[in-house]
Amino acid sequence: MTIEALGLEKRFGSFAALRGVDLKVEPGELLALLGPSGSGKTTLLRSIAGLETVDRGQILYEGIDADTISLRDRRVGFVFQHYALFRHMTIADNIAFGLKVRPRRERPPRAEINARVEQLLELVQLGGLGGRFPAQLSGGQRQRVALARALAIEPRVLLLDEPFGALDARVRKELRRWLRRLHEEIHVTTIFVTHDQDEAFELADRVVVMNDGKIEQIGSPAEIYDQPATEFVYEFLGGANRLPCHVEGGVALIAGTRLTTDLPRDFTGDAVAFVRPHEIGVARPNGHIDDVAQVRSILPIGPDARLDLEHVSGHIEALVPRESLDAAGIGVGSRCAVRIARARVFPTS
Ligand SMILES: Nc1ncnc2c1ncn2[C@@H]1O[C@H](COP(=O)(O)OP(=O)(O)OP(=O)(O)O)[C@@H](O)[C@H]1O
Repeated sequence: MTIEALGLEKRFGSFAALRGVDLKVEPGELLALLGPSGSGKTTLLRSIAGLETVDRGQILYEGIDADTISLRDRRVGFVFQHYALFRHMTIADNIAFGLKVRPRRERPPRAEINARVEQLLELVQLGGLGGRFPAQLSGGQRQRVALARALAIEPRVLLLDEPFGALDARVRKELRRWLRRLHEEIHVTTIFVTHDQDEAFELADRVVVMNDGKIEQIGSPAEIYDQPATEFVYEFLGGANRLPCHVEGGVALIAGTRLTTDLPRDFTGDAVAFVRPHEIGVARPNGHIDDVAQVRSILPIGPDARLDLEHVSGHIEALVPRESLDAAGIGVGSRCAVRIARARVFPTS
């Protein structure tokens, strides 16, 4: 199902939680909403589910105004961080719940419900455990039950709010891969909230990066990583050097390297350059002073080495092949020339 959000705005008192959000989710897509705490991810998800009313804007399900569709007819499957299973019910009854509470004329016959529950237990790899109670399962298993329960109603859209947030790192990782495989099997349009970029990048077809109630960038994981659209996205992804620089006619001088930027050719002014450690090389100094840095420390990481460099423009972290250090005779305390291969430059506002 296609879902569209058009110009969504939502305030809680004087606080603006959504400040003009436009988004189109394609049928069968797995979309991650990624952003720091408080950026509006949950509010957006809840608004799409119809659990929150927006102050302005519109949500369309398959082109139809969602306000005109009852909550039940929206057929939204929702999974929260805390599994919220019914503790006094067996796993099978938990999964069947959404079907059993349907009005009599819409309720499938008992045998059909049982068959569907068995099918779902197999799907979430918990075959044979239907008779257990939630307390007899691990956290990861309970979250899979929550997902099976959400899938029981044959949702048109699945909304997941940090579904693995309460689990330890190893289980999270396993469930992430499992969810990706499950999605490939059932292909239901899915929106997934997370503040963990590894989770978003590994799972999603497209990632929506949110900040302060707005969307900063929408793209495939590779697009977001390779071409962060804003300073915020770069900072949020982490790991990049942030170097002040000066741009003259669209060309930046970054730690002694001249690089053509994406800025307009007539742009001149101060800017900030984001450079990832592996986009930096080092060489023997060759008489220039602009590019010279001192090596503070060297940390071997497999065939590479992480260098801490002290340059006049600031502290720089580089990741270079160890053999290039040996070849240039560079060690701790020595001086070297910094070479910037690639950078993304934003004007200082
Ligand atoms: N019912 C509410 N009443 C008042 N403020 C709220 C309410 N719900 C959310 N907010 C505020 O709106 C902002 C956005 O919240 P939201 O839960 O959407 O963020 P989030 O990106 O999902 O964050 P987190 O990762 O911490 O869940 C937050 O500052 C939050 O305090």
